[in-house]
Amino acid sequence: MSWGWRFSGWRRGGCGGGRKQGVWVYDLVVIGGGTAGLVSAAGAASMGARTALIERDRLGGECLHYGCVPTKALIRSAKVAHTLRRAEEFGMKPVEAEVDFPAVMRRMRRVIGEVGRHDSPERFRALGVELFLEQQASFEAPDEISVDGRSLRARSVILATGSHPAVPPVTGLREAGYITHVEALELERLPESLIIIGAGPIGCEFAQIFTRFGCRVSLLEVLPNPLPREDPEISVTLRDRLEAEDVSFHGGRRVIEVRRTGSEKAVISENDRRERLELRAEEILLATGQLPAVEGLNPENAGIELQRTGVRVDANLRTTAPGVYAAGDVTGKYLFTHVAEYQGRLALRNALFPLGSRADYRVVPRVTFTDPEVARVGLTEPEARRQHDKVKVFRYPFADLDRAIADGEPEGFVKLVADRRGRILGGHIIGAGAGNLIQEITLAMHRNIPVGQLSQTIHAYPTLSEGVKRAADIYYRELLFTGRNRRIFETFFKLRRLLNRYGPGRRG
Ligand SMILES: Cc1cc2nc3c(=O)[nH]c(=O)nc-3n(C[C@H](O)[C@H](O)[C@H](O)COP(=O)(O)OP(=O)(O)OC[C@H]3O[C@@H](n4cnc5c(N)ncnc54)[C@H](O)[C@@H]3O)c2cc1C
Ligand SMILES: NC(=O)c1ccc[n+]([C@@H]2O[C@H](COP(=O)([O-])OP(=O)(O)OC[C@H]3O[C@@H](n4cnc5c(N)ncnc54)[C@H](O)[C@@H]3O)[C@@H](O)[C@H]2O)c1
Repeated sequence: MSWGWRFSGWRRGGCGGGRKQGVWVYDLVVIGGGTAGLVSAAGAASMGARTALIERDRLGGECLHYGCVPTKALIRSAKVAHTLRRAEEFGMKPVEAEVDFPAVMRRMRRVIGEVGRHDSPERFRALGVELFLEQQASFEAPDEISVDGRSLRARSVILATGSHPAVPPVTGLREAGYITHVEALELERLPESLIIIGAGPIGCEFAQIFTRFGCRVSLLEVLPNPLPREDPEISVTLRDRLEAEDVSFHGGRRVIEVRRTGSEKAVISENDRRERLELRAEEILLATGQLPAVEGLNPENAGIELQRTGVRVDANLRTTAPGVYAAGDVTGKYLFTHVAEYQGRLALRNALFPLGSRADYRVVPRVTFTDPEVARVGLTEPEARRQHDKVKVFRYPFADLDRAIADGEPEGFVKLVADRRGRILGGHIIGAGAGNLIQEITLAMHRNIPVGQLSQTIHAYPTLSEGVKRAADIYYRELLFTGRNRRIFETFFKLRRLLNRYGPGRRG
């Protein structure tokens, strides 16, 4: 059977009776081979801890197989199609961009294969991790995990089982049928029309991908604008852009019923005034959030408490069960790969060593890979105004940025939110390359670098990164060229002119 089984010669309890073949002792057992689980298992094994990793599917988890990687590959193909259609703008003869959907999906699978080399079983075995692949784990006790008829005893356990799509309780939805991002990434034929329910990151990214491939897309959201967790100005700008690309966006609409009508599916929604709208399409894509993946785990056997959005953890990522930690989407905190990685490292440190470290989520960047990209770190303007006095906001439009103009990408803006002393409270960018640009603001916030220092830093010309500097420059312009400082400067220059005219150093 498993490689790890043959090599783990440190059986403790001998061959037990019944279903179990023995009890095996580890320093750490990790459940789930996605980002959080792989990071913690690799770290533990590299330090010499006896480590087992149980994964019911394939290593790599959602990000590699059904999330970040395949969607970013599709986004790239969609962007190529979009750029080809703009050929004339850049001085080319018009091009007919016909999408070969099966070829696009083949490229996507190739990309998964290439990226997946980092997550190969061989690599983890070479590090010394004992793998239990295609095996479902479940708790018998906080320190005892059952897998494939065996009991693994562990000093510590890290639960990293991820999340799965939430299905809202809508009349007729199950009967009519729907797809989630998982099935969308397995489609062999492009649907002619699609209704996407939920305009969070999944809904928005897929809406643009499918529209650019030539599918007629309607996007329904219960809140007024797409990406409702972003700064409101950003959400409105994205809505306008999606609509300009022929995504039919319907905000402020709750889905109340779904039914089949011949070969199509009908989605009926209501707004606040209870006005109904019926939309029809070939397929429905559900993108209404994710819930923790805990099915079959028997968390109650270990005393692990669950909340609706995730496994309950404290600031040290300890669950309510002794010795059991949780990391990644299953905690329901911030459902991003980079947070899963951060939590995986932290859970590992706290699981193996004394003096636990606390998670710090004050500076967590997030990027939605629409075109233009949407990036955020820290507080939105309304959040900052609720929590601080005299909040200042500095904006710089891409339309005034030389590089964005040259690239033909003049849409969007950089927005910095700071307190009255210039401490950065939040950064928001919608525009080309926003995902890379946000990192400068992230570092500034992480290291408490005030907005004025971003302005004083030399940025290469002509780059999009100047957008961040230009927004920060406005801080100095306001500081130096308005109010009391402006009056002090005026007085200084007046005095100097007087001195020049009458004083000893008079010229001319
Ligand atoms: C369409 C989409 C696009 C996304 N794009 C981005 C993006 O661009 N950037 C970003 O930062 N984030 C993105 N995300 C979010 C990101 O994918 C997740 O936050 C990340 O994958 C979470 O990692 P994880 O390790 O917590 O969980 P997962 O990657 O889900 O791993 C959990 C693993 O546990 C296994 N498992 C579950 N239960 C058991 C069990 N009982 N026994 C054994 N194994 C079990 C599962 O099979 C799975 O492999 C996207 C998500 C989606 C859906
Ligand atoms: N680029 C990225 O980093 C990226 C990309 C995709 C997904 N993700 C992660 O995956 C997670 C899941 O993404 P998501 O977009 O499904 O979740 P989400 O929770 O961010 O968005 C779901 C949206 O659906 C809406 N909604 C919920 N029920 C509805 C209903 N009945 N009718 C209409 N609208 C409804 C919500 O108001 C919300 O805006 C996110 O938390 C995100 O962190 C990240």
